[in-house]
Amino acid sequence: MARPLPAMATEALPHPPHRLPVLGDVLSADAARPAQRLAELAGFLGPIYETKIFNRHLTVVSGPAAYTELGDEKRFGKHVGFAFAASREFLGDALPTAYSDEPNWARAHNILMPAFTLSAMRGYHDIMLDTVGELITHWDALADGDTTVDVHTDTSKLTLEAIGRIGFGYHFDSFTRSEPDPFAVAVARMFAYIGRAGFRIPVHWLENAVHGKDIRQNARDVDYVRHVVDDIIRERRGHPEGRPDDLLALMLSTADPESGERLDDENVRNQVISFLSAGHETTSGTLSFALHLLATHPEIADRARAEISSLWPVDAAPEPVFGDVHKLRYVRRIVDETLRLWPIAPGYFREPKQDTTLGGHVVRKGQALLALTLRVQRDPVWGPNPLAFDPDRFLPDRARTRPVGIYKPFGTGMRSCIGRQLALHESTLALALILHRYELDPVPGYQLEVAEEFTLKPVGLRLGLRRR
Ligand code: HEM
Repeated sequence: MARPLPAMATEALPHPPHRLPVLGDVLSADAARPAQRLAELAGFLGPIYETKIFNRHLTVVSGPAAYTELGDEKRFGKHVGFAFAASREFLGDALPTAYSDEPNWARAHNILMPAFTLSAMRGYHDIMLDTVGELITHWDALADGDTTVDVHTDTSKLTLEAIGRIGFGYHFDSFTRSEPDPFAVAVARMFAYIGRAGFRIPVHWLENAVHGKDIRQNARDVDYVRHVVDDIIRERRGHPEGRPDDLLALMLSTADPESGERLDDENVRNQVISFLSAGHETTSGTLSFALHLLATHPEIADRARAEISSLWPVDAAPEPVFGDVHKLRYVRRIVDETLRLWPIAPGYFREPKQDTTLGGHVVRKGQALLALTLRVQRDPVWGPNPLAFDPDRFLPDRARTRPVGIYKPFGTGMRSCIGRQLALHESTLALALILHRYELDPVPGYQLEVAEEFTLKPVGLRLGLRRR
């Protein structure tokens, strides 16, 4: 269960105009693009402001100094609220939704950390190559004609395949099935439901009356997803010999080196489901935004191709080895810069461990604070033209001139993203192989529109592809 709502600050902070009794700031909110709206509001409400919807208060931190302060792990920690608290109903104390003091958080973190180090990526490299190969086979059939490809649908298939295989040896066969795997459909719908959790009505009967259909569909999805994953776990337990080397095998066979405790089957199931979400839409969003930015900045795409050709000649089929990915320095800067402009997780929640101050304002123990990455990573502190796509911002010499602590697309501290290396390896490899194979043609007149369902994603993004 989620813990009760935290105490509120006593000090008045700026808040959006037109606040209503009971409903709060609904007139200023945007349920379809909540983080983008909060970032716009920061433009005139300043670096720290407060917003509330019904009885849920949120302090929004969008100035670089206060955002950096939130990274102080002695005074602030992760806040499990809003969609994270709502997700506990389905995910319990899995890594993303656990309270930091729950025993299963440290247990799972200690067991899983070795599977997410930079060197552990060596073990997943071939799976990633296979899945990118499947995407390219699919795109080859659509290239060089009048057809365009549906970028985000296909990058989502790619990353779902990768995390399904790396996580628990499951093939969704996304690129070969005519209809999507019902498990993939249920997982996607379930996480879209969780993404809307921040806007649930806190009065039970009213929420049921308004969103009843959605709630019942979600209950069916949760049952189905759990059932599939439980079957996979049972099957593995029944046949421990010949186990593949994936995250599920690690969770079933390893004890926490610190406590000696193991994860129980319910927790393992919840971890598997949360990896499917955390490891899928995040990386696919990164790839989709990167492809949009590259298609609209052909000079940057060409510079990346020059780097890629030095490893894999244009006229031969590439055979990328693990070590190649670290040589793709410019492609990696493209990934970093994409995550700066479009941090797929547009913010993360923090809370004071004790009453303290933040940017000179009093904040109370447990109070919900949103570190608004989307706004901070576009602040003038990034230098001239902070909205321009300029991968060379991440050249070491230029990075050294900026304050530390203002670039956190993977969150902060001990609750930051465990899958960071996996996401970076997969994104760099996939982008390099795509740029090696195709010229990218934007659809004339396309204007980027960004939707939010927990994470950011481009709407209606299509590209024409020409084989090189
Ligand atoms: C570009 C891709 C990704 C981005 C931008 C991203 C971003 C984040 C952020 C901001 C957090 C912190 C959330 C918080 O503080 O509440 C987080 C946590 C987490 N991420 Fe990622 N993530 C990405 C990819 C992945 C992948 C590929 C996986 C797994 C395979 C993954 C698994 C997790 C998990 C399990 C947590 C919770 C860690 C904990 O609390 O101990 N993420 N991620």
